[in-house]
Amino acid sequence: MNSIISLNLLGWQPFFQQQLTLDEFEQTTVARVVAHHRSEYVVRTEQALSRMPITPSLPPMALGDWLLLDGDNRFLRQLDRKSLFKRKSPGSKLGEQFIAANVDTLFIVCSLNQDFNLSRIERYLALAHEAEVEPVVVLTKQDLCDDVDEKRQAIQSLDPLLLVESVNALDRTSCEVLLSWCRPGRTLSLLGSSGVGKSTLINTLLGNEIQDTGSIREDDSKGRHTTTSRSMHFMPSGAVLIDTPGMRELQLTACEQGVSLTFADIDELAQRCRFGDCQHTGEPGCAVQQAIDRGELAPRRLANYFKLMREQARNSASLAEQRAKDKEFGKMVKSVMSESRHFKKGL
Ligand SMILES: Nc1nc2c(ncn2[C@@H]2O[C@H](COP(=O)(O)OP(=O)(O)OP(=O)(O)O)[C@@H](O)[C@H]2O)c(=O)[nH]1
Ligand SMILES: [Zn+2]
Repeated sequence: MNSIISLNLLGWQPFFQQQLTLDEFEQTTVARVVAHHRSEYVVRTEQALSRMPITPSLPPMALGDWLLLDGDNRFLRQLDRKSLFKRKSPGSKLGEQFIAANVDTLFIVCSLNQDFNLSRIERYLALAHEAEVEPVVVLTKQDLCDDVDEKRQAIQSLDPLLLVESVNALDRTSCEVLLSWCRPGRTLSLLGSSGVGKSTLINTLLGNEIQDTGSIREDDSKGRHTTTSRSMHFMPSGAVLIDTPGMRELQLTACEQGVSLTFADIDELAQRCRFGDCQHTGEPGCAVQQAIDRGELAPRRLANYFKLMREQARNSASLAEQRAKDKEFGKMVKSVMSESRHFKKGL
């Protein structure tokens, strides 16, 4: 069963519209990837949902990507992305995996009780900055916390421009402070550790009008409906919400820029260190250490900066190694194939 939905409610924005030529505007159909399975994408146009088997001719796409289809619903091209979350492939493989594209706002969910942890929020901020997504820190369980203002203040001290809201995720009225990020045309996602209230918040934001844009329902031979995925939802306020296990478990991968942007204050101080290659670990004339001595920079923050930088460097090194290995392997296959061709010719 397919219902009609406007492109705006699918998350379409001028950023994508302006990538279309006049011909494309008249002759092609715009579609969004609303589910990504092992062997197929599910794409949604204004009119219908359809399956798109993954073939080598398709570029690697992510949930949330926009593409153009021809009159027969065949893939023509993918539009440039506004943002992209990726991660290291799980298991032994060290490649990258795309998680979600074209997210506008990331709700970094953190509860105001046991889970409250500034370093974890910094880690999530680095991910948001790397993906080029606007972060909003959403503090849940305010009803269980006596010092909401102090905790908010502590987060605000990370960055005076950071957007911070506190809610009781179980209470719809209290969650209304989040609605300004949930307007039509916007795409949201959530990140946060287990138990902080992500599912609760999603249920409250979706209200009773839960609709899955990612599910593809079909009548089987007996007239029953089957549903294959639930990763993208329409919110009653008009926004699109992406919620996948991959997003929830996102980790740092090669995100030097994201970490730098998150710790812009430290990067700025580092410009004033006496030595250009200062490691901020006790060198003379270190502006970073001086800021710590003056009480202007928390030692915890510097320690977390070092930790996240090391972690992302380790991950990006292994990605680079993997790419080099892939290249080597490609060369080896080529040379084996050409040897075998020579061999056949010689016979
Ligand atoms: N009092 C109160 N309880 C909350 C709030 N938000 C969530 N909870 C409760 O906290 C528990 C965990 O919430 P979930 O929504 O399941 O947490 P989650 O982040 O989705 O957890 P995972 O699914 O493990 O990632 C549930 O019992 C919720 O009812 C809140 O703002 N106030
Ligand atoms: Zn220094």
